[in-house]
Amino acid sequence: MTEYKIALVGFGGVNRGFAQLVADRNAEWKESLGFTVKIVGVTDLFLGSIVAKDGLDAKQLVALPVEKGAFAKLPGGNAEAFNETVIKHSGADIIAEATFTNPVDGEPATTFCRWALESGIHVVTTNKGPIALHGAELKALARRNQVAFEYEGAVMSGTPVIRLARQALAGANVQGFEGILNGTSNYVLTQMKDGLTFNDAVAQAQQLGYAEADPTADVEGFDVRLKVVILANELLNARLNVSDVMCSGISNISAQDIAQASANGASWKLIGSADREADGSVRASVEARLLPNSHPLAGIVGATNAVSFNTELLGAVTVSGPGAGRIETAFALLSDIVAIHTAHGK
Ligand SMILES: NC(=O)c1ccc[n+]([C@@H]2O[C@H](COP(=O)([O-])OP(=O)(O)OC[C@H]3O[C@@H](n4cnc5c(N)ncnc54)[C@H](O)[C@@H]3O)[C@@H](O)[C@H]2O)c1
Ligand SMILES: N[C@@H](CCO)C(=O)O
Repeated sequence: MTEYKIALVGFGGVNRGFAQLVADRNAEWKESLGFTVKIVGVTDLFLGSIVAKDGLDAKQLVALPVEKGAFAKLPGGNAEAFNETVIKHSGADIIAEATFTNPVDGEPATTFCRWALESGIHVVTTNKGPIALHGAELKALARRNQVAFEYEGAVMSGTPVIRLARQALAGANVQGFEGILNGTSNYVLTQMKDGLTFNDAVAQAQQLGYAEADPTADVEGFDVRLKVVILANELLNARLNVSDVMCSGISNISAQDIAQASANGASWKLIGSADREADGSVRASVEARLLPNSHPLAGIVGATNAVSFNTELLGAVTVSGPGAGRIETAFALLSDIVAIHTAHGK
């Protein structure tokens, strides 16, 4: 029986959700997936860090209060976040990286991924920054070190999109896609339709664990722009940089705009899209669009996301499911570990 030793980098909503899954489901995974998971280290800028090569009690980790330096309360814990030590020296086979997404330079998460990959440690991450901004470099680093770099949760949380399109649609010739790729902004638009103010809807999305550390990234389209770059580079073999993608958000859509759209049988949605042009180049954008209610994406509400792939052989293939959420995104980390087990497991 394989036991994966995992170190968690960042212990906010997603990695705490993952610890919750470990606490609740390790025994089930032994039967259904053929492996178990042992958490050997955790590090978080706010909470501190802890390493235990024999394994930490996942239930105890989940119950840790969200207080500055809280890891110092546990035997062997420290109020300081020794990120490099936890990544390189906790004995982990896999690093689960879930610190905040930095849409400008992908740091410090990209450095965390580099440290792990260079040390021959697999990386699973839900962080969009390293992939959108440094994906080619990190994938090459992983190949050179014969380890995996998996990031299913970076687009549409736990809903399988990247691996599904890469593997199950291989040969169908994806020519483009359009989608609702941000849970927070879709939640906000939905709540505003039901009468909530923009600010109250954003606050709710934060409370529910959907929003980025800085929710400006959600409502101004920056988060979707990263996801569009990831999908376009992954599935259309594009070499897009973030600056290649025209980007606007939903903050200028008023309650009146939403009510008027509703009265006209239409809905505002934040749409990320990319298309292959006749000359082979890829053009991508992020913008709020007014969709008639007959459009397949118009009925996608709340934090649900959906993406429609335009394929040469099948026409449109649409996937919808959770686009954000702590446990939903923690599931993406599990799906990455399953992929590692399939490719590298004994
Ligand atoms: N929450 C979701 O629904 C969701 C969905 C998909 C992807 N993501 C991505 O997953 C990642 C984690 O999301 P989350 O909701 O858990 O965020 P979060 O803000 O709840 O947690 C991030 C944690 O990282 C820690 N951190 C920040 N800088 C650090 C550093 N330098 N070193 C160590 N720790 C550091 C913070 O203290 C915080 O506890 C983000 O990149 C986010 O974009 C989140
Ligand atoms: N803040 C993001 C998390 C998922 O990437 C969203 O709301 O979609």
